[in-house]
Amino acid sequence: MISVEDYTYRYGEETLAVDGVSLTVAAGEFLVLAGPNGSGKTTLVRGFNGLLTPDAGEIRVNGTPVTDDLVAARASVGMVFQDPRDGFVAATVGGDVAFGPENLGLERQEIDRRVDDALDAVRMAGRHEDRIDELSGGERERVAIAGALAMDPDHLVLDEPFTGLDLRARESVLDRLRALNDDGVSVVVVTHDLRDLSTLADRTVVLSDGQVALDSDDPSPKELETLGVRPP
Ligand SMILES: Nc1ncnc2c1ncn2[C@@H]1O[C@H](COP(=O)(O)OP(=O)(O)OP(=O)(O)O)[C@@H](O)[C@H]1O
Repeated sequence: MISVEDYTYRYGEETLAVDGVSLTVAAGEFLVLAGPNGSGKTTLVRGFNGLLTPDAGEIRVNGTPVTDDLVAARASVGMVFQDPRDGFVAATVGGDVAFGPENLGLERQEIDRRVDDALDAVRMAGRHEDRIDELSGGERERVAIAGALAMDPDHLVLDEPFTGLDLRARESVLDRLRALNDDGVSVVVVTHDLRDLSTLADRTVVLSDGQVALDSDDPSPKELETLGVRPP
C-alpha cells in the first residue's frame, strides 16, 4: 500500500506544485491519476519512491516512510516516466532491462527469465542486442516499461506511458498491466486521457492546481470535462 498524507511540494518560492494531497493506493488497486498539464501529477508520483522529498507531509510504502528506507521504497515501487531518454543505464536493450534484476542479486537464470518475459510483454521479444541509441522513441518507452516490469515490484507507476506507443504496443502493455493487476500488483497510471483505461481503473483521482479535485470509483464524463480531463 502507498499512503500519502498531506504531501506538499514546492519548486522554489513561486510554484506550489502539490498542495496538501492525501491519498491511498491500496494493495492490488488500479488507480488512474488524471488532471490537466501542470496540475502536479508527476510531482506527486515522484514522491512515491523518494525521487522527490516532500516539503511537508509524509509518504509511506507498505507502512514505512519513504524517507526512512529509500532502497525498500524503490524496490517496491516501480516507476516508468514519460520520455525516458536519459534513464537508460546500458547500451543494449537486454543489458538495460537486466540491470535492475542484477542489482537485486538474482540468479542468472531468473534474470534471463524476467528479461525475456518483460521484453515479450512490450512486444520486443528477441531484441536483446539492439542498441538503445538506435531505437525509436516509442521503442525506448517500451524498453523503459520492460525495465520496470522486470523488477517485479508490488506497485507499478507509469507516467503517461502510452504517448509514443502504436496501437499494438499500447494494447500489449495494457494487457500486461491487467494481468499484473489481477496478480495483486497495484498499478497507478498518470494520464490526461482516459481512453482504454476506464474499464481497468478501480478508481480515478483528478488533480487540479496541486490538489485532489475528484476521487471517484465511477466519475461521470461531465465531472471529468469540467476538470479539464478528456472522458473515455
Ligand atoms: N523541475 C521543475 N522546476 C520548476 N517547476 C516545475 C518543475 N517541474 C514541474 N514544475 C511546475 O510544477 C507544477 C506541476 O508540474 P507537474 O509536472 O507535476 O504537473 P503534471 O500534472 O505532471 O503536468 P503534465 O501533464 O504537463 O506532465 C507546474 O506548474 C510545473 O510548471
